[in-house]
Amino acid sequence: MAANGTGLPMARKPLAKIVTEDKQGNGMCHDDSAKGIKAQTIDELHSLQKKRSAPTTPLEGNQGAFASLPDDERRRQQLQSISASLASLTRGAGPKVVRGDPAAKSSQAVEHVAHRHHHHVEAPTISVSDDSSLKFTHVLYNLSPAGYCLCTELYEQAIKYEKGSFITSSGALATLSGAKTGRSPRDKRVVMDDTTQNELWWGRGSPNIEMDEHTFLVNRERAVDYLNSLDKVFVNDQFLNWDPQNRIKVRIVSARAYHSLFMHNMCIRPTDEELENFGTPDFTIYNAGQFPCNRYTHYMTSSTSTDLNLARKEMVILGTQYAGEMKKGLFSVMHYLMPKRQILSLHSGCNMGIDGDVALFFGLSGTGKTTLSTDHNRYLIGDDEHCWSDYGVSNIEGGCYAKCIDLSREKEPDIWNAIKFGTVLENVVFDEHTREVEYGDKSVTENTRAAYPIEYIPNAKLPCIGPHPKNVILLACDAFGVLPPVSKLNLAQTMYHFISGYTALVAGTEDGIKEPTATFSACFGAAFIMLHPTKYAAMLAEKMQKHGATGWLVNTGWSGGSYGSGNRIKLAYTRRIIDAIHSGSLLNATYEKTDVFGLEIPTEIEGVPSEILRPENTWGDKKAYKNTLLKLGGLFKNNFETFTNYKIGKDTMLTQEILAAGPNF
Ligand SMILES: Nc1ncnc2c1ncn2[C@@H]1O[C@H](COP(=O)(O)OP(=O)(O)O)[C@@H](O)[C@H]1O
Ligand SMILES: C=C(OP(=O)(O)O)C(=O)O
Ligand SMILES: [Ca+2]
Ligand SMILES: [Mn+2]
Repeated sequence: MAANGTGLPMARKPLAKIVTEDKQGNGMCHDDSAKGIKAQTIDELHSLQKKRSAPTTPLEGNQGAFASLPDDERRRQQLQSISASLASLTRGAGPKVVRGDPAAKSSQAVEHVAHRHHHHVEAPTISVSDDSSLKFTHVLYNLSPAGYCLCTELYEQAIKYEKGSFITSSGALATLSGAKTGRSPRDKRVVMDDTTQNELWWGRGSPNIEMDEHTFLVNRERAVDYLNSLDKVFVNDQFLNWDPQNRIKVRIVSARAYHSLFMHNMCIRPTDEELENFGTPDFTIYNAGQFPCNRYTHYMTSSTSTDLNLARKEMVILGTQYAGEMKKGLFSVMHYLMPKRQILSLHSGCNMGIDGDVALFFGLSGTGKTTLSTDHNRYLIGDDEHCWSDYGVSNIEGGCYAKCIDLSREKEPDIWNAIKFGTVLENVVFDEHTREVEYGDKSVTENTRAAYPIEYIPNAKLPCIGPHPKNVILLACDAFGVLPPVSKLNLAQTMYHFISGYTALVAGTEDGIKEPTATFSACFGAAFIMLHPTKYAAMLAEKMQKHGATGWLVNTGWSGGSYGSGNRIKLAYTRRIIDAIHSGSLLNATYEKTDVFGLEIPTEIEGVPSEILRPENTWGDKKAYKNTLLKLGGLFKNNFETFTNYKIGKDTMLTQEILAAGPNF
């Protein structure tokens, strides 16, 4: 404290002004402070810390380029469109929508400006009978422009408001998805109306469990009311499908920064200009996942419901925060929309060699689509969802969603390195102090995941499109250990295995050794297909035939015995097998045929021990091998019975051939 030198209480007379001369270099009282801050209060000071930027505070009246009327009008329309999305259908009008975080002082300033200039969107002044229409809903809309990292603001939102959000040592955002750590296919509902009743696949084996329009609206209202009860929601306006002719505009309304960042990473990110001109979305998701559905509602069998309404172009999510529901919900929509345009939607990964040879990787969850399409020697087109049109392939998404249980830097370096700032890391366990992720830890779930923009993979092919596929690789993780590591398929076999969609997983690993369970999922994605499987199969057959693609069956599962006695085939070997497919060398190898499944297996592959190519060789107990093989063959036969009455494609020839292409014994 500066003394006044009088010894009297300082209040008595004004303090003498102390003059400090800044005599440089004389060692005396050098004042190097800056001029002095403009803030009057701590809050104001803090408000200065964060530089206001145009996109999050777009409503200011008269500054620079943003003042021009067309832009202004566009923004007003954007807010109007968001308000319309959030409208209760029964009460007619949408909420008053304001951009920005209600907790941030700057956004209150925006709100004031909005008031003065009537830039917020207000519900038409009908008589107000509910509290939610009296309040503002703050919208965090594609938070920052696409040019720079939106992640920062979403990180902050997550860390501030969402318990369980942390930054890991590599910079990823660790989150928890709550009670649900995987999809809930039994809780999927699809509105059955006059159109969908005839168009969609219903009944046994189908993933589409019916619901009526009224019940959908009940759930929609529940979700919308929940979202409107919050003081802020997140809105992502993004695209699906890199094929510009068949691009779909999607809007995701959600309550969690985690969900918004997830979809930011997973969908195609619009440029600033595309966002400004976004207009009305083609499809909207209402994600009220923190809030359950009402179990007294008709058709509900649990507190979780994911509801698709194709006529309304809407999806409602209640009672699950697993982010994969959003991406896979939209995938279902694509499985409806694309075939109408003669485009085949595929649950597959996709990559391309330097010579332009494209490979598709079909397979159920955990069979290796993401792992094997992410190949350091090839361009990544996408890891999970694609379209095959008359012009070639296109990725539906803008990001990847990798499993990361037991992830290793050595075996999967590209995925490892993609887990950095901006990546959403779901349900992983990390060291409290070092924040190093323990990828081997299954305490939360075995289905730990990383969602990152595709550009995080160094050799991503941008835009994510490519020519017609040369190889169609069907992946199966055969925990029975009887399918060969690789077999070459003829067209009928490819169709047979595509329609079967086999994999075998081992349930409940923590309870000790369990029998593998066979899973058959038509088109390697029955959970997402909307039409009868034979529709997709016929399209695949036609395209493969037309473009001369070769089919392959690759077992990424067990060798030397079933789960418990054998081991999972080394990823390094599977990669050599895939290399040989890509290079074309496997096409010209010497083949021999297997019993029961009648598969053509190569005798040699560079970098792979020859004895593992024939499963029989690797089993100590040959009798057990034969029994297991017959058992699996039987499971295939049983499963395929559902399809024996269906015609595939235009000629019955193919149907007959496909039926004959299964196991024979
Ligand atoms: N031989 C193998 N081939 C492919 N993946 C393997 C193999 N052995 C182990 N894995 C592991 O299996 C998992 C495959 O998962 P992923 O590629 O995410 O599947 P998908 O994308 O089909 O759901 C990864 O964790 C990978 O490390
Ligand atoms: C996200 C999913 O896909 P996959 O496991 O095939 O990557 C899922 O099935 O929930
Ligand atoms: Ca998938
Ligand atoms: Mn995957």
